[in-house]
Amino acid sequence: MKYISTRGQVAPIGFIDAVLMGLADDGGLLVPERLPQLSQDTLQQWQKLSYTELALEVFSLFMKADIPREDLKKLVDDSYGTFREEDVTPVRRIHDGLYVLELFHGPTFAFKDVALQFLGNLYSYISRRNNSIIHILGATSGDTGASAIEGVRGKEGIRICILHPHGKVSKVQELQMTTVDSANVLNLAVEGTFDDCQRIIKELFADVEFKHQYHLRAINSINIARILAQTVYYFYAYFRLVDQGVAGDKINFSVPTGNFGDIFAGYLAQKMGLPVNKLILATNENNILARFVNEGVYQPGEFRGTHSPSMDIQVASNFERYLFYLYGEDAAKVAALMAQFKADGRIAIEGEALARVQADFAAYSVENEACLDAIEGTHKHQGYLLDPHTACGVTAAAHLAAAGEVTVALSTAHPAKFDESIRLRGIRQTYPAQIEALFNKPQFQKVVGGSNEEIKAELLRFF
Ligand SMILES: N[C@@H](CCOP(=O)(O)O)C(=O)O
Repeated sequence: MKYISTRGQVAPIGFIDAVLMGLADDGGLLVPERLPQLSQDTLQQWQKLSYTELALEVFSLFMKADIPREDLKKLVDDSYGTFREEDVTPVRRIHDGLYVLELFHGPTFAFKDVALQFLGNLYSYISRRNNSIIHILGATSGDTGASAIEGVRGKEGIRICILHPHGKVSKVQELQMTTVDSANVLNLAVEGTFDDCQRIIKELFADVEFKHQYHLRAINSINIARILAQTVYYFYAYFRLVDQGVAGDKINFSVPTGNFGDIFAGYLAQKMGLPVNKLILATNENNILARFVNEGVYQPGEFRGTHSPSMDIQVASNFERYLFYLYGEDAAKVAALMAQFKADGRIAIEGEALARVQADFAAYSVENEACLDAIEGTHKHQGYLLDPHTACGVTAAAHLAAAGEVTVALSTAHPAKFDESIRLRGIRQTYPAQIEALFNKPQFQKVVGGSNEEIKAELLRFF
């Protein structure tokens, strides 16, 4: 399998090179040259696999040319061996028609661990195999940072620098990142929003000379490995509902969405042959993506701090990957649209293209109070505590799933990570011991203004 850029100016490359390239050198994003098409027989064979067996099969489709199967198996086993549940991502019934896919049983209690445990181990593997230096640069609105750091802390040959928006992540998210006392970890708290952090790292990655000279690598979902790893749990959830005899012909997925990576993984799974009915895109009040799906206009609005800070994002990285498929893999069209976005700050589509978007996704944006209502209501009536991001997905599903449809809402984080919001509705929860322990540890972070030059200088000191 080769990987190509959404902007068409990178010669096809193998999987390991794609992982190392991160952001494509032409400024686009890497995608598989062609998507595997799964037969009914394959889906039937996969039905009985454990999570790790399934991950190995899915990963093999995309990586087998670059990683021998026994090495890939070890990477997969090591990565998911750190999860607290044998099922890795169990599915729980909330009520008839609504299930949650719990993606938070990894080391940092967020769905990011599913891909980042793997990517951390993969970077280690590449570093050993190629004897290469890995300098990771990432941006986070809260969950990716902790998960990426956990994936590589203390690993030889690897250093990681994470930018987060100062004061705009939850307390637990901040502690998870900044209490890591490891010489290979640097936390920079940027005076700005997540969008500022993401813009800075993308501009640094786009400086190809700087990127190559300092071996900069990506852990955000601009890295195609992240997306591929996240396709697995869509298949796994579907198979579990088939086991329970509730899947019918097709199921819906409702996905809390910020950077568009998680829902894009579901979109790829569907394109590969997973029987998906609706892909429900749930945003919080930072609703650029919901406005795009419903009105055809992609234009950042005013930043809102919400109860679901990981989704406090205006410019969504993976949107470009979707445009690539929306326009029939026409890289010139994508490059023109992204140039237009850079120049005008907006993309507007209509007619047939908008109809295709609306066939691919249903979208709903959830107000702050509605998010808390969902947490309170689900806790009271079903005895299940949702985190605020998952609550957005559950709320969107309540609005967009039709009677009789079965929906899996992706549960992206453990509620303990967002206790300050949950307490607003008088709900008291007990923290898992790993989270409780964070409150007694010293923090290591540097607050920075956020100019590219300042960040560059920090990186040069650190790397
Ligand atoms: N919601 C994310 C933002 C970064 O997204 P990514 O999927 O591209 O890593 C976070 O929690 O950091």
